[in-house]
Amino acid sequence: MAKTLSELRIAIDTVDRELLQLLNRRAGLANEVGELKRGEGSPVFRPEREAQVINGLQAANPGPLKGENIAHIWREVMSACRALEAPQRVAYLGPHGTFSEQAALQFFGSSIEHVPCSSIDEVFRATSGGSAQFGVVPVENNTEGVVTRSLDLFLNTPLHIVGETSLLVRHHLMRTTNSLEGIEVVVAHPQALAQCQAWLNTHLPNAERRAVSSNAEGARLAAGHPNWAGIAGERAAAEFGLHIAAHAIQDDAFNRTRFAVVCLPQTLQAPEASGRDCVSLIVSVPNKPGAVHDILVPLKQHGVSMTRFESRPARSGQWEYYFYIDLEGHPAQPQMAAALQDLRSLCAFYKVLGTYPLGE
Ligand SMILES: C=C(O[C@@H]1C=C(C(=O)O)C=C[C@H]1O)C(=O)O
Repeated sequence: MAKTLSELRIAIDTVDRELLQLLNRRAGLANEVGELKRGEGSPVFRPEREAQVINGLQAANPGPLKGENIAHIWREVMSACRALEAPQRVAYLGPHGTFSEQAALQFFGSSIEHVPCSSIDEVFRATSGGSAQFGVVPVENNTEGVVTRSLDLFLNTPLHIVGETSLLVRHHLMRTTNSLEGIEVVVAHPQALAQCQAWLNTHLPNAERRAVSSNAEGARLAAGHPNWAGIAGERAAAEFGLHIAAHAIQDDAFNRTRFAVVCLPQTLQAPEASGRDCVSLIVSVPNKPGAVHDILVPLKQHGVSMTRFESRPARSGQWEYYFYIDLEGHPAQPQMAAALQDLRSLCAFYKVLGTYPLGE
């Protein structure tokens, strides 16, 4: 006979008590790991290990929970366990409510110390100066392209990339009321204004578009001006007590932004291989015919796939460029090591930005 509601709830309570015991047993083990690490002075956060834990559990998952549920649940479990070893301070483009904050929480889980910063430059400064152990910066949006400021800062920073994560970015128009009447100014980060330009052209063609340092800052300003509207994520509306006057106004329904997680090499060395890894490089080539073609040859020869190729002006006044290249694999693999060695010999400038597990 089918169980009654109260019988099912009693069964759930029993399982929850078992989970509680098991989770605390896990936390106790993480605490012991923390003591070992303190003894040998090794880093608390090990992204490759966390990636392996999640990949392993997803592969072993019999359901009915979905793989993405498993990732979310264990991200939080590991975040809480990691915080018992030592809480990690994470810098991102603030204030509270930004997509950068959401990306930081998605990557590290919620058991972190928040270091909200007023600009991308400030995130790099806070992380390289030590007031944060890690920084989270946007690098690329699938509709607007690269976040040029982040790429330019990567060039001279002592920080390296140790992880990545990407977010589905839904922009909402928010203000003190829920109507579109009487909006004179739309305030948001230039990337958000660009990602919503078709919607704005159609629905608010006469409103002035004003760029500010973050979408959350735009939402904060909109809360103080009844004729202004901000464009930001749901968290910002809740944070500043605003109504959503129009939902998901981004021009591309699958608008995604990719974020890089950075730190000083002394905080965390390049993560070991997780099985699904990426190497990010910045290179420049001598200004001669065929030089860009030449750097692709070792990749083909050693069977390494390139997942990204961007260029940025070198600002030398010579029409020279830096190339930002992502390769799939890990330098511990012989074919990757050989490809990198050959590539390096062809470059006028060569910097490994980071080796890290591929993100969500
Ligand atoms: C427990 C460890 O420390 C941290 C916490 C982890 C976890 O909770 O599984 C995994 C990796 C580390 O970021 C470990 O290194 O194994």
